[in-house]
Amino acid sequence: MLEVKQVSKLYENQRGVHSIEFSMSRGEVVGFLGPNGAGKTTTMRMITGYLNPTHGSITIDGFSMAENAKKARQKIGYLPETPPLYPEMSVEAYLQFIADLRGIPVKEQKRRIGEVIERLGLQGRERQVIRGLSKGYKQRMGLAQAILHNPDLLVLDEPTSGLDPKQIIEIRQLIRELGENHTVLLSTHILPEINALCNRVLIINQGRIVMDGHPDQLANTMGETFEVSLEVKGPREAILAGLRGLPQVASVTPLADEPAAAGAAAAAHTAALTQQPEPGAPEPGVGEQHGQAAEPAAGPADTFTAGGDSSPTVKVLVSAQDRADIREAIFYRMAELRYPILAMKKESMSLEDIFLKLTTDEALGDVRDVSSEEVASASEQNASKEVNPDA
Ligand SMILES: Nc1ncnc2c1ncn2[C@@H]1O[C@H](COP(=O)(O)OP(=O)(O)OP(=O)(O)O)[C@@H](O)[C@H]1O
Repeated sequence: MLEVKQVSKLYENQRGVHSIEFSMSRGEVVGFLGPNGAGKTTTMRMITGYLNPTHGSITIDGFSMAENAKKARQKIGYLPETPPLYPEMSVEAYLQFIADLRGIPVKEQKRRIGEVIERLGLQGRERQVIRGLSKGYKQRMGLAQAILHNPDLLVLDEPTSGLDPKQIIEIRQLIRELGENHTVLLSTHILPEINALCNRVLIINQGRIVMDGHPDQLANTMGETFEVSLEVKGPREAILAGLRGLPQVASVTPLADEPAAAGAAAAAHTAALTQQPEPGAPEPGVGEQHGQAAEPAAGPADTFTAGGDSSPTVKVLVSAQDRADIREAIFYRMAELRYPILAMKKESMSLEDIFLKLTTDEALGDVRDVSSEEVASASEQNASKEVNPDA
């Protein structure tokens, strides 16, 4: 659907974006994420034909933006950060104007405008002047002009910026619905927006794409270890020893202190665990009826009854070697020892963590400096940089 190949934009003395390359398939909803000044708007303006790249090529559904701009632009709906509205026009008159501008055949215009008004919840406001609309409704108008000609690809630049929480929810819902039959590229600063709407995320920093993938995959790829947080009912030291004894466990770190009373029982139980069972003594858990509380084999371990209400709970963070998934092994070991697991959660890097890791200056160094040759080349190219796509 969209091919961005080796695209750079040099402004007079600095890079807007540098050799970015990515493609989007039909039906994808891609979040475009980056800190201020990273190059999101520059990229979106080039994709939509409002700005010429200094180098590289952009193709929309097989049509080159450089060579066949009219056809390429027909495939795109663009919502810039500030929607291009005429405040003195009514909702209907403005959409009529956009329909003419987009070359929608006259006999189809009424039907299409009606469909879009309904889709964006603008019914009853057809004759209202745009100036009098709330910010959320103005944003709906921005989306309406972007989808009126039924484009395949929607490019939305920070579509929820400046909206109140209720309006954000409404606009997100609209984008979610539009994503069902459009390909969408959406820039945002708001990380939860990516999780809420997107099946892929592109992270841009200092003009370069630094990450591309599914939000969950990113968390797995970026995480240096596989970690599980656990809450287990039972004696602290015994649980720690049980976990540490598992193959592939690199470390076990207690997360919170247990009540002091647990200490004695834990110490006693640890001692029991490290003792060999008496010859002929039953294996822990063997021969017990399902559902019964465990009866530890003998000796000091009697001081603890697993699953009893008086048992302490232990919270730990378990890290695995080689990012191995150790959840099943933990489950079976705790079951074997008859310490109930009250909670187990795989800890992964949040999108916030990934974003910070990828966009701090230390992560990348400054790549905005431009050589004098590049500046000369940029000045030449920039002579024709701003494009009026409607001309
Ligand atoms: N017309 C311009 N002339 C010179 N430099 C520009 C121009 N437009 C953008 N830049 C520079 O290009 C870089 C990328 O800007 P861009 O607006 O694309 O970033 P952004 O990711 O959209 O930022 P924000 O999230 O703040 O909107 C910035 O360093 C910016 O200062």
